[in-house]
Amino acid sequence: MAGPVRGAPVLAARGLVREFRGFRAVDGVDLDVAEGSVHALVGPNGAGKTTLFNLLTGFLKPTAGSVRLGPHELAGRSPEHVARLGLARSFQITSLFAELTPLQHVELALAGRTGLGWRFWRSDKALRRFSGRAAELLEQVGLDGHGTTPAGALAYGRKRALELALALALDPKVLLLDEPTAGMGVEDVDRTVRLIQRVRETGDRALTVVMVEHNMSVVSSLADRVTVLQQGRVLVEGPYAEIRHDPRVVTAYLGDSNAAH
Ligand SMILES: Nc1ncnc2c1ncn2[C@@H]1O[C@H](COP(=O)(O)OP(=O)(O)OP(=O)(O)O)[C@@H](O)[C@H]1O
Repeated sequence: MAGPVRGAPVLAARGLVREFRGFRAVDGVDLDVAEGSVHALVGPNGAGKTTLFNLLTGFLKPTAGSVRLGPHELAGRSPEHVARLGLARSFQITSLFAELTPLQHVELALAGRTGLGWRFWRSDKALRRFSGRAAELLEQVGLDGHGTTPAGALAYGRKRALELALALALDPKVLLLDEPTAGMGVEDVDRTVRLIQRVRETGDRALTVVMVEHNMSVVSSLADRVTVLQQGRVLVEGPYAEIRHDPRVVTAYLGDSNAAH
């Protein structure tokens, strides 16, 4: 295998298959994500990145194969169950409430983790118990100073930062980012790269990150390892510096406009 692997795999897929009416969007994928690493999933349009991502997070059930997070089998479990076991995703759905502030959002996310249900925490007083940790998380994503602005009034990049804080509130072992810089201008892209770097390094242990990302400069800045998919299969896997010049990768991307980003 090319390049150093930083730690034991924390997330491992074996023989993952997902068919849509007989068409194999993911076709026998093995994936090892080392603990504490940033692992990027890349590939031309239609390669199966989103489908694989959805299989890892429980949003899709595999036709065959397994996904393990430490000792836990994830395949077939609901997204909520997968999140509780320590795998959280962010950036996929804008699920913010326009009238609620970032502080309230994060307090609710922290309260939701207690398993006591949302109703229990409906009063402001009950939620205040989480305000210290919520403020810390907002600081971690660079939203200190915006804690009491209604989320609807936040700029796009800040909304994404808030979504990241909501995922971090779950205290995940592995954070999955679905195209974290999609739709962003250069400045927001740079800010998001710095944010992900910072978020990774701030906890008491290095967070493991898996991301689908089209922007190759983002991949080169962040990823320790890269898995290149093509037609539902792993084409190449290794550090960015190695895979970028691999002739199979260059051929796979020829004609794909995303490669130019
Ligand atoms: N729900 C579905 N029903 C039928 N076919 C699907 C479905 N979801 C994905 N596919 C097909 O599976 C293949 C892989 O799609 P997927 O979205 O996973 O690729 P991708 O690598 O994420 O592409 P992109 O970079 O364009 O987002 C494509 O051919 C797509 O048309």
